[in-house]
Amino acid sequence: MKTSIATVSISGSFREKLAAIAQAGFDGIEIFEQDFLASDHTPQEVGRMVRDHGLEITLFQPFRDFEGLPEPHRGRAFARAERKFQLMNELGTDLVLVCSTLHPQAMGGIDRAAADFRELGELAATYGIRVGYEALCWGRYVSDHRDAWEIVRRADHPNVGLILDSFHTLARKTDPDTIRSIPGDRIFFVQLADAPAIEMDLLYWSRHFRNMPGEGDLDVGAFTRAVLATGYAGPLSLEIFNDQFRSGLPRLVAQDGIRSLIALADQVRRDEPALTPDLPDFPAPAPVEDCEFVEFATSAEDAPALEALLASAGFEHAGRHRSKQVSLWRQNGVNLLVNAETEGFAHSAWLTHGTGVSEIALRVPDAQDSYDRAVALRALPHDPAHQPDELDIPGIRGVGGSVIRFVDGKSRLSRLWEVDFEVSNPDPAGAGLVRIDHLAQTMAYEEMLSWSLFYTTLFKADRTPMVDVVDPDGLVRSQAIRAGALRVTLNGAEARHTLAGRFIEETFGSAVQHIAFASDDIFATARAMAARGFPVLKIGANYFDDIEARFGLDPALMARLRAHDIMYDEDGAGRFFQFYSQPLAGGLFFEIVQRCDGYDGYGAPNAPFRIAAQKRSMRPAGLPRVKG
Ligand SMILES: O=C(O)c1ccc(O)c(O)c1
Ligand SMILES: [Mg+2]
Repeated sequence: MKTSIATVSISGSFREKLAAIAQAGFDGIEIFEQDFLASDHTPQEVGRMVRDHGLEITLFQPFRDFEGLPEPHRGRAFARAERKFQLMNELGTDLVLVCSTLHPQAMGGIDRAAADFRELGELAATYGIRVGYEALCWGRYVSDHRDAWEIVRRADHPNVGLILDSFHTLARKTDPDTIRSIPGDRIFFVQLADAPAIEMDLLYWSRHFRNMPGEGDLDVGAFTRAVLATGYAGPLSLEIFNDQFRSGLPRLVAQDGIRSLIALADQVRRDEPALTPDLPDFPAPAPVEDCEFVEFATSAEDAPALEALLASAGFEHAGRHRSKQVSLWRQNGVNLLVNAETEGFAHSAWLTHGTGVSEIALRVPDAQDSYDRAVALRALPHDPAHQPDELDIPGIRGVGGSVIRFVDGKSRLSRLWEVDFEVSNPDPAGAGLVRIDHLAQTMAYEEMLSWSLFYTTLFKADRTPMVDVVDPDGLVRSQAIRAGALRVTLNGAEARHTLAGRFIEETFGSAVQHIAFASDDIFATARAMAARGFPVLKIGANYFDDIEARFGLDPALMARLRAHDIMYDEDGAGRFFQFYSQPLAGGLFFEIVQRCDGYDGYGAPNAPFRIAAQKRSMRPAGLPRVKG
């Protein structure tokens, strides 16, 4: 599989773009003419820079407003094309993209356009150039790949072929299977882009909101299967016009690009086994079976505050790591580790971010398989030294440099608690917390697509539509991802003063901001935790008056909700209960939830009131609120 990416997809100077694209491992680049014009290198220098990075120029684009013109415009278009063919010879590339015309003087007619392309093919041949025709989905006469193909077919010239772009086909809801009948050798180039499902003007949508395959809502998989079914064996090239990517970190965007292409090709071969994109074999995505443990990095000074919170939530000290300063806190099936080592990864994590979640261990069907898939998708391995008699638990880097470990029930890793730990109190009674319901990871808004792509490509996972959460000081966007038993919410802060934004500043980066534990009887759990001194977050009276009216809840239930500061929600399926702790000094907090009858959300309607309550609880009493 030859991979390519358009220079428009990435921010930075031409040199920075090239470095990022080469480092991510692409084979080639599409040079967007604007990027060339903006650089002050000669065409020969640009060609040499590209080749010095081990890349090839797969395409030069776009050439606009060519076909269907009356004279004198027609003659000028040919003269303009000839200049570009000469430039392409100097750059060292042989394929140009001509996009369907928007010229005010252009005339329609398939045969007129075909005749223009046949003549252009003749001219191109004298320069050793091939011309590819792409239907822009907002084109004046040609906006559908089927019409572009008919023009190419009638032009009937070996130097004229078709260029397909998933955005233009899928944005107009054209059935991608119509591509299957096009001969693969007449398709000169294929561009891929996804986009979120938002109703808007096609041109505006295309130029600002495209994203990597798998990051949006278009069926880029079905499109790619149809393309490969034709026998097309040329580059799969990302052409992503996206405002955020234009200002993002070049390396991150390039890396997400390669991850999305690898995941896409993998999905294609699994969905249609007759198709064999040239891609090394690696394991299929698997669901997560359970969260085996969550580890907090802390220090000897900070550990008591964290352990006091754990104890108040019903966790009991249950054992110790055999060689490290790591204690196990447990109730029912939930394992939390408190790491107070003074060197190594956890210590660095604590130094950088303060007390917080540094590792998450996920139980999967096969730990080695999950690790191999993650690495094939360019996740960073995490492989610190370990004692010879300790387990070597495969790990990768996740959000904010934290670590995700993989364990399973079939290998030696299933004996984690015997081999690496001395468990003295194996089954503490606890306060009724029975599993981790979800982990909430907070990050800058610009990172959300990256991490969503990370989870949805590594695991067998679904995501729910993004929701807006109103913080008194700005908006926070929230995206839930579910991979089997693992639920993660990604919260993207758009503004610094939001609770999420402040958390990122205080912890110096993205991290788990809260852990939600599940109870099967939240009122009993709330009582048990209150008896242990759990610092519950107080919710305002106005909130309870509102839900009483909104849901028509009976007075007895309302009294219990009010007594324990438990918030309430319903969806089409069931009912949901949730309460919170006050935040620790660094901003980390706990949530306790109970899902009834298949409620599938996270209580998003309650989030603004919970956030307001948290902000009140963090403000010293009696002082006016000062921003900044
Ligand atoms: O937005 C555009 O004009 C434009 C240009 C070239 C392309 O390949 C494309 O898909 C869109
Ligand atoms: Mg395109």
